[in-house]
Parts: sequence; C-alpha cells; structure tokens
Amino acid sequence: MSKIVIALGGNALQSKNSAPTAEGQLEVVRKTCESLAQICADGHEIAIVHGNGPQVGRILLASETAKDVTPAMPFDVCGAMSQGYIGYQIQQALRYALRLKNINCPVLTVATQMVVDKDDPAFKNPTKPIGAFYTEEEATELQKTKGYTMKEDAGRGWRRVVASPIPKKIIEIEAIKKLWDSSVVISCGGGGIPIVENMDGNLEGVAAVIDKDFAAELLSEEVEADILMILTEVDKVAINWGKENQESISSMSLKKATQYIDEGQFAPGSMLPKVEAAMKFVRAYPQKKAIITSLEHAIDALNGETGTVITFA
Ligand SMILES: Nc1ncnc2c1ncn2[C@@H]1O[C@H](COP(=O)(O)OP(=O)(O)O)[C@@H](O)[C@H]1O
Ligand SMILES: NC(=O)OP(=O)(O)O
Repeated sequence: MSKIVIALGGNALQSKNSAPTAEGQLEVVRKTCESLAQICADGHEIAIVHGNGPQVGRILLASETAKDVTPAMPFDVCGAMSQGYIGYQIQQALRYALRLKNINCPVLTVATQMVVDKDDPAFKNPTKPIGAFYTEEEATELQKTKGYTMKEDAGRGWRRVVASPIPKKIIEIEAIKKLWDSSVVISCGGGGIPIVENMDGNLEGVAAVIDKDFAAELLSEEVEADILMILTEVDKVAINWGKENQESISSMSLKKATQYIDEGQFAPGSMLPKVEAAMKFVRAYPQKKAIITSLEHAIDALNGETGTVITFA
C-alpha cells in the first residue's frame, strides 16, 4: 500500500469533445474518479490536487466582462472560486465511485491558501497560461485592447499568461494532515490561493496563479507521500515534442531529466513544471518516485505499464 498524492491537470479536466462547460468537465471528472476509486480499492491512500488554468482564466474573464453590472473579482477570489467548483465536482464524483466499491470514506475539499514570496521574480515575468486558447491575431488584439501578456502554449495556440510564483507554505497543512487518515482530501486546488504573509501576521491575496504541480510536490513532501503522480493529457513525457522524431520517455533519472531541460525539451508553463516538480520530489526523497501520465492511464502507470517514471538515479 502506498501514500499517493495525485495531481489532476486543469487542462486535462476539460472535455476534448465539447465546449468547456461545467457539464463537460463533470463527465471527465466522473471518468477520472472511477480510476481514483479503483486506486483506493487497491489499498492505496490518496490525496488530490487539481489544476485550474483554463477554469480560473474563464472566471476572471467573466468577472472582468461583467464589471459594468457587478464589481470585478480579484485574482485570489477567482482562484478560491475555482477551488470550490472543481473540488465540488470531484467530491461528488469520487463519493459515488467509492460507494460503488463499498468504500464509505468522506471526500472533502479544503479551501487552501498558499504562501508565496511577495518579491518572487515571477511577478515581473508572467509564465502561467490561463483561460482559453486564441489565434495569434486574437492574441495580438487582446494584448492591445486589454493589456494582457499573451504567449504561445506548447503548440496549442495563444493564451493569456500571468505570474506564477513558487509555492512556499500551505497554511492549512496541519488540518490536511489530520484529515488524511479519515478522508480523501482535495487540497491546494489551482496550486492554492496565492497569498503573502504580512509583517503583522495577516494574510493577503495576490494576483497570481500558482502551478499545481509545484503545490502537489510541496504537499507530497509535507505528508511524506510515497509517490507523486501527475495526471495530464499525455500518457508519457516526450522529447522532440510535436516534431517528426518525437519520442516517448518511459523513465528518466535526475541526470537525464536535467539534460533534457538543458536541451529545451519541455515547454515552459506546461510540461516543464511537471518535470521540475517530479525532480524536486525525488531529490527530496531519493528512494521514492514520481510518475507523469494521462488521467486515463493512472492505474496502468501505477502498475508500471505506461507513464514516465522519474527517479533519483
Ligand atoms: N515534451 C512534452 N511531452 C509531452 N507533452 C508536452 C511536452 N511539451 C508540451 N507538452 C504539452 O503539455 C501538456 C501538459 O501541460 P498542460 O496542458 O499545461 O497540463 P495540465 O493538464 O496539467 O493542465 C500536454 O498535454 C502536451 O500537450
Ligand atoms: N494552476 C495550475 O497549475 O493549473 P493547470 O493544471 O491548469 O496548469
């Protein structure tokens, strides 16, 4: 039996076959929760982290668009809203999937605040893609009219990018640890609500979207997980991504992963943070492993049949 922190990609949770509706996402969540329930039935203990890039981008856009009728919500509040609705969908779907396996374990979401450094250089260099994908022409227009920073995202189109500071401390970590034994806890959604700690001890939300892969890594260290599992849209990490000579990677040591990073093999804002988070985990726990695979193949990857495994050596 292993303790596994499972990170679900925000992009991967969006339905590939339909518009990015709440209903479409719920279908993907339900399917994913069938696998998560099976992992629990196999005797593993899991905790869930999820992304929110597309979702928080749309919440922000809706809020900005409606500002003539109702005041726009700040970034941190939009992040909290994304935790609420994605967490709710996972709670509902996983409760059902667990009950089908006669597991009556509570599933709950912890609204999680994540401390970041107010001087993190990321605030001056936005890299985190959020919201919808646009054409280059649309992106240029949005840059002009709305002042957004737009970047191409891993060959998939152009997206708004925002600051993504490194997560430093999970405010609710003690509660999450206490809940671990009796429940499946969904926490650090969207990387956590980005906040800074003021001199007087007060917490204050900041405009950013934290990378959930780094947040999941931090949680994995805190709970001393055996495996960090990052689930996205691809079964394996690839080198020469999108090129004719694209090649899937089944396993990478820290040394090999560093070499691939130096060669620029992993796109910033998408695959790079996953690989970096996996590397950080095995650097902290050289005997443990991180796995990157698709939502569909979580169980196969745990059984060593697919996925990219990142190990210390
Ligand atoms: N080297 C690579 N190997 C595999 N996928 C890559 C690579 N570089 C970029 N990608 C893209 O990155 C995506 C995962 O990043 P992203 O969509 O941001 O993740 P998430 O599902 O966590 O939101 C993959 O689905 C793929 O389209
Ligand atoms: N916050 C975050 O990392 O979201 P994605 O998984 O959508 O990139």
